Amino acid sequence: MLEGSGARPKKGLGAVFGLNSDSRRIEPGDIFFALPGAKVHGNQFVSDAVDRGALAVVTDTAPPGDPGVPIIVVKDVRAAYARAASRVFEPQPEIQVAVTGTNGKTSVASFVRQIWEHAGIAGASIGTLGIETANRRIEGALTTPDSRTLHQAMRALKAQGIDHVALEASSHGLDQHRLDGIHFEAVAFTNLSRDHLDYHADMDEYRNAKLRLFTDLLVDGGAAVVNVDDPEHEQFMFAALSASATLLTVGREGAYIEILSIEPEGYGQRVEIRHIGEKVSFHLQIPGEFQVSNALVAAALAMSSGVDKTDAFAALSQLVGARGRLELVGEYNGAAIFVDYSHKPEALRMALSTLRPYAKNKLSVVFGCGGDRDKGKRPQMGEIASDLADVVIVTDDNPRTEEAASIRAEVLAGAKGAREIADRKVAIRESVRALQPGDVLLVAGKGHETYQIIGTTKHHFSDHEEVLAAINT
Ligand SMILES: CC(=O)N[C@H]1[C@@H](OP(=O)(O)OP(=O)(O)OC[C@H]2O[C@@H](n3ccc(=O)[nH]c3=O)[C@H](O)[C@@H]2O)O[C@H](CO)[C@@H](O)[C@@H]1O[C@H](C)C(=O)N[C@@H](C)C(=O)N[C@H](CCC(=O)O)C(=O)O
Ligand SMILES: Nc1ncnc2c1ncn2[C@@H]1O[C@H](COP(=O)(O)OP(=O)(O)OP(=O)(O)O)[C@@H](O)[C@H]1O
Ligand SMILES: N[C@H](CCC[C@H](N)C(=O)O)C(=O)O
Ligand SMILES: [Mg+2]
Repeated sequence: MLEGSGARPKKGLGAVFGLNSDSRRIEPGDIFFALPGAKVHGNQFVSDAVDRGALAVVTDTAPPGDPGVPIIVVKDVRAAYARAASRVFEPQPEIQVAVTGTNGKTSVASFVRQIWEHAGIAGASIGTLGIETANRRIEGALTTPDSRTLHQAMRALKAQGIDHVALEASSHGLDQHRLDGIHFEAVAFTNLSRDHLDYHADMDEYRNAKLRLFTDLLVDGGAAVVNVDDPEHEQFMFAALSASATLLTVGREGAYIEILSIEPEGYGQRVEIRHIGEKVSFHLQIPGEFQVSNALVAAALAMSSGVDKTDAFAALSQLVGARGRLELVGEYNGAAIFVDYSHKPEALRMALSTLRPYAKNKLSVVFGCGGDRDKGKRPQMGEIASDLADVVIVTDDNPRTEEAASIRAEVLAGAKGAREIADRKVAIRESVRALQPGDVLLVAGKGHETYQIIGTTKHHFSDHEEVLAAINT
């Protein structure tokens, strides 16, 4: 019996109903998958799972003792869990595409969904912003949801008539096999730079996790889109070729989509490209050359999923930026204020260099670094901010269980001449009030987030709301 397709059996009746990797969520009739976690091994919770009605346990090492239910030992229990979830929650949307890379995943996934919508296809994007459809967004906890949550959500999308889904594949998600069991129609790579080195041992491991999307998860004969302007593109290209994928290169050096020119037009830009020999020109109403790259990667993914090229390119001039991705939130005293999700060194560099030409006067930045995350990026981001902005204010961004003052000190160690304002609300208000005509202010790091995590408590906090409050009160 499949989960949700009828009444659950009472404990001990023997019919398998569903699955879960969290013993606390086991319901009678489920199979418990005991996963090797970052903190503990799920084997520790076998008796809890059985008490709650688990009919069997799947694990990678037999737990001690006899739990009184069958134990199935497999080599890779995370992969088994993901594959089982993809079957239990059938039917699934017919076409799935995915994007990986350090920066740009959320933007690309959102753009693919928007291109589908313009082409008359009902689609969804799943990632950092949660699950987005044409008229709804449901927030989620992870960029790449755990396999059960993901497949359950995709079955619900299918039930709403959605057969096209664009997913963000994070390095954690790929490393933890959350997407195994999916055979993507098309996959894409945006770029690779420092991130998550608190989780991955080094850049090689981080890259290898991302490469899994190309080597292990693409359907036979699927398409692999590669941004060849990124210095790290080669390994992704080789991975695509070794998987016998149709390789679609995009960028100034792209063969499938070649960027010929990008000219600023207000906060947007005029873009000229060549798509397999044919020139196309369009206006992108979003700032940042990097967004041209994201938009074209998205167009290649959309075309690989069946969108006609004329529809795909026509959609580009209608694209709107994903929330909190270099978003113009307001103006004060003749100065422009942007909110951006740059919480990694290269993203901050990109955001500041993109905004520099718009600053006729000074460029200011307010940012901090997250607690319980990669410490190595803190002085690097400090240095980038000092190098590229005229005014730097270092503040808090989700200190979590770390001492907020020590995080700021580590950022300040790289940020020559920066000012420290611990309270992010005050930092934003003072930065806005100090703006002069022709200035540009970047509030970086939180993007769409609506919280400040202090300790383990989430307090409501939104950069958008604070910027607007500073402008209007
Ligand atoms: C480090 C990490 O990625 N951890 C993820 C991982 O948890 P884990 O399996 O290591 O958990 P664990 O606490 O060691 O527990 C092991 C197992 O015992 C089970 N358990 C535990 C307690 C209990 O009473 N009973 C029980 O059965 C747990 O359910 C788990 O299966 O698997 C869980 C289920 O999929 C995730 O929720 C969890 O994400 C944590 C919360 C997290 O913060 N992850 C972040 C770092 C993350 O994944 N981020 C990426 C990238 C973000 C981006 O760049 O945009 C993302 O995709 O979001
Ligand atoms: N193609 C790109 N190249 C460089 N920087 C980018 C690119 N796309 C986005 N960025 C920067 O990275 C930030 C995050 O963008 P986005 O949310 O689209 O990426 P992401 O890969 O989903 O990130 P995350 O893993 O944090 O969710 C943006 O706010 C912007 O500063
Ligand atoms: N998914 C990322 C988001 C970080 C956003 C930033 N605001 C921070 O808290 O460091 C993470 O959890 O590492
Ligand atoms: Mg994202």
